[in-house]
Amino acid sequence: MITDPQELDTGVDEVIRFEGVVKRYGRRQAPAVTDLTFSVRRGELVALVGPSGCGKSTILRMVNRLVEPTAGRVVVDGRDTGHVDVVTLRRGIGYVIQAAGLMPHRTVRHNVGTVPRLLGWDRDVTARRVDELLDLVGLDPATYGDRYPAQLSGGQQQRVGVARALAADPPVLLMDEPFGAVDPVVRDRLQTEFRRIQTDLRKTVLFVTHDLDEAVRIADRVAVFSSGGVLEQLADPQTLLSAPANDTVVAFTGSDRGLRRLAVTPLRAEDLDKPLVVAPEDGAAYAATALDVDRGQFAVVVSRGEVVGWVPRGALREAARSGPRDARVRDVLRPFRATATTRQDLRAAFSALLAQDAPLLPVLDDGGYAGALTPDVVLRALRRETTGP
Ligand SMILES: Nc1ncnc2c1ncn2[C@@H]1O[C@H](COP(=O)(O)OP(=O)(O)OP(=O)(O)O)[C@@H](O)[C@H]1O
Repeated sequence: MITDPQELDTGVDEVIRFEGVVKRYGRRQAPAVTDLTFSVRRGELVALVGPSGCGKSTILRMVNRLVEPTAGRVVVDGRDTGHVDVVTLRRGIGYVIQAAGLMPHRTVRHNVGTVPRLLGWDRDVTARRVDELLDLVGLDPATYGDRYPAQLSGGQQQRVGVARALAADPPVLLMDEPFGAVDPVVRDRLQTEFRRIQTDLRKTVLFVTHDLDEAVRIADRVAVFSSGGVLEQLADPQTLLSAPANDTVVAFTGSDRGLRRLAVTPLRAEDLDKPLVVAPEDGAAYAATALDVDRGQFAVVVSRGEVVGWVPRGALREAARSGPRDARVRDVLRPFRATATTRQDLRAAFSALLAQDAPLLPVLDDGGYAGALTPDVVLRALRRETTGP
């Protein structure tokens, strides 16, 4: 076994590199992976997607040598993995699988501390690290630390699986459908939590999923494969959804990829509508005239810097015509039930708009009113992302 592998000249930014990798499980079988070349940069999360059986897990497992390539090589941190001692290699690579793979007769704490113990860490250091990780994945160590896997929900088991993979602080994480076995609500929560963790830790991650929405939500880049492990496109989520490379990717991303793009398009202050702003104490007649001049259909009502609601032009006109002489904006004011912020993606903001009974939604930027979200804004933002800045 070669323990002093030759260093390969890779860019510092490439942590995992596949070079002309082929995998055949049997001589007669068609290749599971065909001449694959691509790399994952430091701190990057690349999601592998594609139809069932297209070779995603095989590709992942060649990184930690659970599967050996038939030809080509996989380079991790500048070293040809074929020349690295398997135990040493796996120490630097966390591995999370769908069923969480926990030891059933060991407590949560024991499961999470497995790798640090194998590495000979001090008991106290390991104990502290384990509790810190349980906190990180949102499990209270006092409540869950001494439970057995069977005493946890599926989502909680998967969190323990993630904590265990992170325990020895490996620079590389391999995740094979890590959130696959839970219901959509828990899955959504796990994705959000994992994204938060990844923003802080910046691990180099290869992430297998059959769920394209999950991929575009959490990945920096998405690799789409077709049968035989053929790489069809490797691109950031925006590009993948707005400029699919070929018909295979078009078919895989689906006719509703325009809708999927909502989730990966940020809401920006410059895209927002700026309807007329009035105050609650303004006269209804004045506001109606101002809206006529502005050619707007509605005005946003702001009081002392805070958005308090909106008024449609028709209601102002009506109040000015048939209401009391001193009718004010506040007499026809309609409150908003929700607000959005510029940190949200278009999908979250648009769904808040759809959930309330108003044609616009106020958007806040660092706490202050930044403008209004309307269906037009959504279209504008999507077009901007397609045509570039
Ligand atoms: N140990 C094995 N022996 C023989 N063939 C295998 C083995 N493991 C996988 N295969 C075959 O290799 C191909 C790729 O399998 P792989 O599990 O990598 O695909 P996948 O994209 O991860 O699939 P899924 O999304 O269904 O999990 C499949 O045709 C599969 O049947």
